[in-house]
Amino acid sequence: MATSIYSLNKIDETPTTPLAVPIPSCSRFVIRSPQCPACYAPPSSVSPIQNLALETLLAYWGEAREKKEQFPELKRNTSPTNSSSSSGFEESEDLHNSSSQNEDCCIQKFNIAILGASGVGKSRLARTQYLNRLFFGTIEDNKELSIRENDDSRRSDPELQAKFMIEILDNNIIGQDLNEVHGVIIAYSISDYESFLEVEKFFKEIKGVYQKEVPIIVVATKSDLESSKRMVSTKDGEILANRLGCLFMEVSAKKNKGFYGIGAAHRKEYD
Ligand SMILES: Nc1nc2c(ncn2[C@@H]2O[C@H](COP(=O)(O)OP(=O)(O)OP(=O)(O)O)[C@@H](O)[C@H]2O)c(=O)[nH]1
Repeated sequence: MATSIYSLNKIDETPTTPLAVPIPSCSRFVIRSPQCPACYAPPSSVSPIQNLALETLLAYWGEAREKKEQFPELKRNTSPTNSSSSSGFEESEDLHNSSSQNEDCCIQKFNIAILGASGVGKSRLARTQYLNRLFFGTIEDNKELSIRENDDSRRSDPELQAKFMIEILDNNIIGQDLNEVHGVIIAYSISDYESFLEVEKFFKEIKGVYQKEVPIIVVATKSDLESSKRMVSTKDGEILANRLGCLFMEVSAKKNKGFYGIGAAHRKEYD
């Protein structure tokens, strides 16, 4: 399994207790806010640029936080590692700590796991996020986002004014590490039917085995491929995601394109 280095700092971790599902290596990629040590750009105060799964996860997270502010008891009921809120989101102690530690600059820690069969483009997807100024957006990005219309995910814009410190776990890590994850992307390739069949397996591992409640997005990758190579239709992807209660997106990391699909069941938690 390939592991890409697309961040500024890489922390290799050896878990102290065995994972429920043993994974050979466990690498974590970290972008350290508040300043890019390479280009000295400030951290982004907006979500990532459009069309990528991470933006949707951040928007969801923003909505969940908003709910918790309206209902403070949800905050009190949140325990560090294994309780879940009624909104389907879970806050870890890490998140609280990072929030308070970074109160001055409003940086929230947000851990994202990208799961999926080998070769579906997980690393490419994550790397694209980085290269697309996900972590270090500009004022121009902000303007661009604010004029977008008819995009449901933008409803929580004000919540996204908080800055995020993002960690992307790109190693199919399921188990102990999932407790630290605030959002999951399950990816499959439109040109690989086997990878499509594996989506449900990953979903069940997350939901069933670990009883973990996190926002999950099903992402179909490589949408730029010509139609003769497509083995999974957009409709099938949408149907699966809807059945699992997840948002659905079809994206091309190569072309940085995509669209938001349906995800009605998942959204009901907030409406
Ligand atoms: N056409 C096209 N190819 C892609 C896209 N994303 C990834 N690929 C290609 O798919 C192959 C696998 O991409 P990776 O990002 O290494 O896939 P992975 O899921 O991380 O693979 P593992 O590390 O084995 O788990 C590479 O050859 C990529 O160039 C895309 O959006 N479009």
